Amino acid sequence: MRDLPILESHDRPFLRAEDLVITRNGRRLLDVADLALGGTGPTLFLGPNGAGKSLLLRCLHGLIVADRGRVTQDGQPIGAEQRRRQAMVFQTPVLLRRSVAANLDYVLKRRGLARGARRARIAGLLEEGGLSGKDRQAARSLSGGEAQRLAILRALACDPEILFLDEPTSALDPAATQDIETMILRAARRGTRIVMITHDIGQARRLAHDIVLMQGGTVAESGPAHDFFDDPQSQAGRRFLAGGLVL
Ligand SMILES: Nc1ncnc2c1ncn2[C@@H]1O[C@H](COP(=O)(O)OP(=O)(O)OP(=O)(O)O)[C@@H](O)[C@H]1O
Repeated sequence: MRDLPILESHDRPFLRAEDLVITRNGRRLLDVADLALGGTGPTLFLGPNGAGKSLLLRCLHGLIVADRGRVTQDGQPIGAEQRRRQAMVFQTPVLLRRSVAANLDYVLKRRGLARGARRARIAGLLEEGGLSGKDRQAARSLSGGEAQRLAILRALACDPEILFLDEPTSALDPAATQDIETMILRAARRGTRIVMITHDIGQARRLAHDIVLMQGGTVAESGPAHDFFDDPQSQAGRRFLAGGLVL
């Protein structure tokens, strides 16, 4: 994302996790001392299976409350007001058993938009997601790539300040992945903060402004993506980029 402003050290974090701990059955699943996300471009979470990426993302979105510690958005604890300003897209799109347009209409109606405004917004969203002409199709009959595009459109329909994405392209082919990446970059350029998990290092190179590398429930390394890819500071980072096993 070379056309986005570079993260400056004085950028105020929009999200912060402090002293975050989750323990289950005597096992510490998450242990994050202090992680501040403040970049203007996408932040990509990397790390092996079970590293705690999804748990941390869910804590940042307020879906899970940690046993200890706190998460703040713009300095405020994550509550209903903060969650209204966030949206999340999962690996498997969760769509209503309704038409494509009705899936979008549902969230716009909940936001209180009048019928005419909803119709115009839906047309704009469908065009943005390359789904014009599919408005009456049953959402659950869409292809995997189309369904994920609709899930992202539905998340963007609420104009979230932060969009969380948990491996949104892991089940998609390269062409469908490229479509999703284009949508993500467009949203980022419009100012939506993107916080996303991927296992695809190539994707992280294409999208990331900042990287968070997780290992064993902790943050092994975080910072600007170009620093991470050029000269990783942690042993986990060096091994990860060299294609070695990071457990
Ligand atoms: N509710 C739960 N109860 C017990 N253990 C859990 C629970 N949720 C997650 N875990 C464990 O926490 C660890 C971290 O899980 P998490 O899903 O965050 O990993 P991840 O980095 O997202 O992995 P992946 O890349 O495979 O999605 C795993 O060992 C998982 O089994």
